Amino acid sequence: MVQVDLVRLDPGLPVPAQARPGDAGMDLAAAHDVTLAPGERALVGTGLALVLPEGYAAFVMPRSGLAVREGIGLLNAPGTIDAGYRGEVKVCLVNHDPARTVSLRRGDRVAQLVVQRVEETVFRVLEGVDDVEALAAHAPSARGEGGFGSTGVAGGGRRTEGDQR
Ligand SMILES: O=c1ccn([C@H]2C[C@H](O)[C@@H](COP(=O)(O)OP(=O)(O)OP(=O)(O)O)O2)c(=O)[nH]1
Ligand SMILES: [Mg+2]
Repeated sequence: MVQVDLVRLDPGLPVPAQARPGDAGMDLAAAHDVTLAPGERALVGTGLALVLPEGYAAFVMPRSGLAVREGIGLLNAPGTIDAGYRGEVKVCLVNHDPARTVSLRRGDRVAQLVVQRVEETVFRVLEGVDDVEALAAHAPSARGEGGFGSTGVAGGGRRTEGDQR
């Protein structure tokens, strides 16, 4: 359990809360009405500012119901809230529906916030390792350089020898 200090910039909006015990996401409400034509995006406030502890970040995630029912997502999903950010948490909503204009009201739950521990990372340049073949030899792995569909793109996974599909 981690405690996150929070300022309600707009006391008319609820403090984010889990919809059900154990949920990872805390729903975020829109601070104002917004109407999005097909393909349109808008930056919408949530009325919240946070003090995340060092070593944590928060991620603004889409809500699946809004995506399935209305075609509304987040353009930069997941949005990253840095521990040191003291501004208002905002969401960049986008209407992916090809035909329908969508109207959202102040107070609608438009996204969800997931707080996570993140490792502070330092990069160390590998001297004498100049290309990906050399890297694969330096740090062998089952995947190697395979990516971007190397295991197949459909049909439930990688084909093995003798597989007749
Ligand atoms: O969905 C989002 C994404 C970001 N932010 C805020 C918090 C975050 O700490 C800051 C910067 O976000 P990011 O690093 O994604 O944006 P950038 O384009 O790299 O801006 P910057 O140069 O300020 O880092 O903006 C939000 O409120 N909502
Ligand atoms: Mg940044």
